[in-house]
Amino acid sequence: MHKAYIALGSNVGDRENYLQEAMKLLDADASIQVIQASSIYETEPVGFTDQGPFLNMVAEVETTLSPFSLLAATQAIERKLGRKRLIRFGPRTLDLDILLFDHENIETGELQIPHPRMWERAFVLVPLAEIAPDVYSETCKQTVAELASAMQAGVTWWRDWSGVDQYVHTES
Ligand SMILES: Nc1ncnc2c1ncn2[C@@H]1O[C@H](COP(=O)(O)OP(=O)(O)OP(=O)(O)O)[C@@H](O)[C@H]1O
Ligand SMILES: Nc1nc2c(c(=O)[nH]1)N=C(CO)CN2
Repeated sequence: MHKAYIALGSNVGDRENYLQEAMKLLDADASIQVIQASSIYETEPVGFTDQGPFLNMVAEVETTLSPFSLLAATQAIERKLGRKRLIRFGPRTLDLDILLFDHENIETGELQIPHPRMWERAFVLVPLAEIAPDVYSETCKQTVAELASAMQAGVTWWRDWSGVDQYVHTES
């Protein structure tokens, strides 16, 4: 069994519903189990700034899939939920990024893990710090909690993830 962290983002349409539906579809995949999810945060757009605010969250999953098969699964969910993206870093109904996969380092055109931009993104690190504060960045030589505490600007707690009881598998 592998452990992965997936970042979810949406800034078009019913943003919360896209996150909820994506979480449902992730958990509905027989090879993926949602273990934990962060709260949802409202975040100022980074990169291409002339677009609406995002909702972002991070989920921890367990999976029997390989990293590339997990990417195929997350891309299928993006397609199913009607993702359309015309501008790089621009508006999207749903974006799913694989942040970490066990302790793997992958550097291909199709897939890079750890996600190459995650350590500089408050919209990733703040939610990730809620569920994985002790994860250590070999790139930054700091934990996620340390990185996130220095990087709160533009990220506002929005609400708990309301699917928490339905989709998160607990030990009991
Ligand atoms: N860790 C990863 N998770 C998801 N996609 C990845 C990852 N590494 C590489 N990719 C590749 O990135 C490609 C483009 O991703 P996408 O369109 O989501 O970029 P973006 O959301 O505009 O930018 P960003 O990757 O900075 O969030 C995907 O087709 C995928 O093959
Ligand atoms: N706040 C915020 N900004 C972004 C986001 C995102 O999810 N949240 N995703 C991007 C994709 O590259 C670019 N900019």
